[in-house]
Amino acid sequence: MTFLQKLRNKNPLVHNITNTVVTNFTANGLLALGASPFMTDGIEEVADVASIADAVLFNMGTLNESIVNSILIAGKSSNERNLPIVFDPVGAGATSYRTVIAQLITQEIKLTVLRGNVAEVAHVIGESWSIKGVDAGTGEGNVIQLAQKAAQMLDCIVVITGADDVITDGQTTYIVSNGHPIMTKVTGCGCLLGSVIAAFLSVSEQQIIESVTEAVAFYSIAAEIAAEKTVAQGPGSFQIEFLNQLALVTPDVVQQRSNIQKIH
Ligand SMILES: Nc1ncnc2c1ncn2[C@@H]1O[C@H](COP(=O)(O)OP(=O)(O)O)[C@@H](O)[C@H]1O
Ligand SMILES: Cc1ncsc1CCOP(=O)(O)O
Repeated sequence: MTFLQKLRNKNPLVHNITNTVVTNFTANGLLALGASPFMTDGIEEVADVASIADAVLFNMGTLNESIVNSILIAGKSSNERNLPIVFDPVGAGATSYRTVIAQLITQEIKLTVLRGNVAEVAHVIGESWSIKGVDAGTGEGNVIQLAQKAAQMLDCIVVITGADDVITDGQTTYIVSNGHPIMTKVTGCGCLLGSVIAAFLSVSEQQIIESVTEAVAFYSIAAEIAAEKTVAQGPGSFQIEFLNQLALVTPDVVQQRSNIQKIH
């Protein structure tokens, strides 16, 4: 059975502390996929949510002191319960506050996966890369080496997204070359991926990098098909069709369309 089948059988509860831009899109994306979203950041309850969640997503897209405290409290509680945790350091490097907080979170919480664009991941580990708000700018470095270095430093899986997605534990590395450029025209396509990865991790059964790679391939293939079905329309139609495809794409379609390269 694929991780996608296991996920849809389980209907995992994914706790999301995410940003105000993408909360609705993320909840709808998780529902379409076959997971159960729980979007809450209240400092009064986030520690308790860990006792009912199957996986966790922390995203610092709209950052303030209250969100930081909620992430730290939920992270501690989730670590105590050995829940899989995905962290998305949105905009790390755009301001010094974001960089400092992203680094604090990676120090205080044991992550399963760090997911970001190349600039965000670079700034989390103290490297430089041009960044424009929440988007990566053009850079010169080797993205695969950067991902491997980050995975070794943080002792977690690192996913760097872009035209090609790099997934690595610091030793084994996969490159997923599915997806479509129109994904950059819909806000939240990176953020939702973090939550989708969290849902897949809830059924990973120790095959962590394999489940993350399948999550990334599945997600990019759903986007590819949505782009084909809405060709010559625009980002609005694509966004709706992408949600449809997150529900409709089957394990067979993932197997047929996956463009995955494994490197050591
Ligand atoms: N040029 C591209 N071609 C295909 N897929 C892309 C392209 N750029 C981004 N994506 C996809 O869009 C999603 C979000 O990635 P990205 O834009 O890097 O994240 P963020 O929104 O955090 O900056 C990922 O699934 C990634 O694979
Ligand atoms: C536009 C924006 N501003 C703060 S968070 C956010 C959402 C970013 O989402 P994504 O990086 O997934 O497109």
